[in-house]
Amino acid sequence: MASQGRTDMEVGSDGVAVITIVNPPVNSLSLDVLMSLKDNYEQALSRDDVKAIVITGAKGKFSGGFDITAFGGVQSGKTVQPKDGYISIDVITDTLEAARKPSVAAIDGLALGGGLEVAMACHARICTSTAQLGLPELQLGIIPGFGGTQRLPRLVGLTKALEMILLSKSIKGEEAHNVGLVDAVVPPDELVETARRWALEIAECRKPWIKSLYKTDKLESLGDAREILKFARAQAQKQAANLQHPLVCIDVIEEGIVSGPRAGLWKEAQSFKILLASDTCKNLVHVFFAQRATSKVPGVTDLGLVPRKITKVGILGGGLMGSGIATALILSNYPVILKEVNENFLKSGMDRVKANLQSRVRKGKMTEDKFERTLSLLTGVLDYESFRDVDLVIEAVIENVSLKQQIFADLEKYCSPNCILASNTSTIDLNLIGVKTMSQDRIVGAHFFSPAHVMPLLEIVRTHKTSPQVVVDLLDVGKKIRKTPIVVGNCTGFAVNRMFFPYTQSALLFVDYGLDVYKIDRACTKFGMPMGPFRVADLVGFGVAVATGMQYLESFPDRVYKSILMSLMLEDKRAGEATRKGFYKYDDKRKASPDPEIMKYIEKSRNMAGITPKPELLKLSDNDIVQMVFLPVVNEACRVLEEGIAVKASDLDIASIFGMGFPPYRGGIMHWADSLGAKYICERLEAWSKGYGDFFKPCSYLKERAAKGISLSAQASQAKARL
Ligand SMILES: C[C@H](O)CC(=O)SCCNC(=O)CCNC(=O)[C@H](O)C(C)(C)COP(=O)(O)OP(=O)(O)OC[C@H]1O[C@@H](n2cnc3c(N)ncnc32)[C@H](O)[C@@H]1OP(=O)(O)O
Repeated sequence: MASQGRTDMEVGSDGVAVITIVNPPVNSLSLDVLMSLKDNYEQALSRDDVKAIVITGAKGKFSGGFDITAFGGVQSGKTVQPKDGYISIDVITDTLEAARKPSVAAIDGLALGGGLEVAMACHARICTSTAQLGLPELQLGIIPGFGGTQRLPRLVGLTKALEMILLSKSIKGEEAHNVGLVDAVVPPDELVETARRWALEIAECRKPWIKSLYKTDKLESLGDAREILKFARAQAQKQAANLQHPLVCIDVIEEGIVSGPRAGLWKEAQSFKILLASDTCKNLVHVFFAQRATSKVPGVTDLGLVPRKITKVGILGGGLMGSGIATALILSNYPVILKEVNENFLKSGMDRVKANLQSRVRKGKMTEDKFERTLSLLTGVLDYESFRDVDLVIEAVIENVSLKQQIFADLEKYCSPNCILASNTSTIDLNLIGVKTMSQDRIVGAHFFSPAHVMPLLEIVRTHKTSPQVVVDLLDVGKKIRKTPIVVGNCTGFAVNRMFFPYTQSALLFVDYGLDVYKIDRACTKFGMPMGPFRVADLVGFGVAVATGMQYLESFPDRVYKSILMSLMLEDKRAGEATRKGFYKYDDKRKASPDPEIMKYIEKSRNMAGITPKPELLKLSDNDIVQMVFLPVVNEACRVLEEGIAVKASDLDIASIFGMGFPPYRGGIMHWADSLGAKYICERLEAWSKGYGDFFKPCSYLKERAAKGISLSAQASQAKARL
């Protein structure tokens, strides 16, 4: 449902009309808001008692930009749209910017997308130091459409504007002032007053009356501009070769520089309209809402529970995962107690956290001072004494059931009865972990992805005994440490690893049948994956991959393809990137290159499996290969939904994007699958299962939806949550 919203106008005795954008929660610019803004403006222009105008947003937020909830209506043609360029040219340029009375934007909180574009059409901008200003439209598959491609380069210069637009990077008040985007930074309680005075001073010609669209002093010379744009095009293609809209954006900016800003505005309006209807935009908007929906869990977050305050966190194990989790927590100001079993391990763990932070200092993301303050939040211990007042414990020791059972029994003795007891296990049944305790209601999975301080996903695993309060508490911690949480049920591999497993499995199967390792990886990266399945296996290491395979074989024996290829390589101490040799060989700089030697292992694997390569596989297109690798992933995702492990399909879209690196512009695994259709997927899997075995057999969820013509993402009313 598109929001409505309005603007309110109040005219003060000083002759300043203050127009306030009101459209909670982020004062987005719906068509209603924009029309109301235009009406208020026209009133202010015609009233004799108004000398100048201030635009601001209600409740400390200027505006989060064009109303994204309205995109769907526009795309489906259900919402009638104004004529091309109406908002950008008629309203924002010819009504606001060209007005005969000056306007000043008073910006607190957000000024994003269309919000910043309205502000840039004002004749000056005042903001607070915490204001967040940016043009993040590219993240939604569109370009700025209210003049941002023209005004931002003219206010801050081409290089800075390209950085902000192409990387969707917003900036805070001080930086905005330094680069020339705003004219002054003031405390929040002086914001509107300063803007009023400023607007009057412009009216009285005591301050310059600047129309951003016609500024030229910040623009580089045409020659320099062309070089900068050429570089930007190359970068954009390197980052995401499948995406068109960044290149369109650069073309639009260039048009303004070469043919003048008005021509730029026209090209912007036309391109905006085309991009808004694109699949990329639809997919990225889907991802935007899917990401926000992950923290809405029926039966948990709709109970009115308030998250309890977590003041101190205990972490068990300072290995790669434990130290990464500790880093993530202290970075968000949580005091952390890190426990290890001996001085040596403890020192290594503490050093790892230190190194994680130091790397941020080296990259200029953290000052030395902040480094010291952050590190001071970490305390290393060897016993449980200081666990008595922690509110949350995250266990991150090796995957050993009896060790974990002992740890949880100990925790129950030492920690307060309200303390949340979380495990970072990636596979072990949580019920098993808590079997020696009476605390099953506060036992939960907090499954981070490595490196935990970098990867954005947090899988929150609840058993049927975990209390909703504990899930709400963990969702809150997840938000505070800036992770995207998905709440899932308890099973081997949970949601993300269960979906990830068939990715490598099908690739291994097709290699046994004759497909080339590197061809598979190339097809996957061309599709948009950061790495193909074999490069990922090298990164994870064959030891872990083979051990995980065993667990899956135990849990899902009916559908595991028993490849021995990695075990054969392991026998020769060829274990992936860590040993410099896996499916690829690695040089001193860890650069991967194909290694013809792997053929001997592949041939051995085929012989041992008694498989004769199928020549028809050699003729497959990249698209066929991608489907062969991903349709088994879709099949498993359907099982995960059918079993109630995931609550909704869009959660799996987010899990695939943040956990597996599935390209967001394809909307996530289930959204992409629906673009192919359940019937098509089912038929392909059926055909492969005849040729290559049960691994491909479509599950009942998929078969049923294919038969009934229901999309895979549609909410399953019959799905019984197994939680
Ligand atoms: C023509 C123009 O050039 C085109 C545009 O302007 S396109 C829009 C450009 N703007 C954006 O891309 C901003 C998108 N929004 C965001 O990045 C973030 O929501 C934010 C930084 C504004 C706020 O983040 P945060 O405080 O974490 O809150 P978040 O949960 O994301 O959002 C709060 C609510 O506002 C909604 N919302 C945020 N921005 C919105 C927007 N532009 N339109 C409609 N709803 C929006 C969210 O969907 C969410 O709704 P919910 O509570 O029902 O789930």
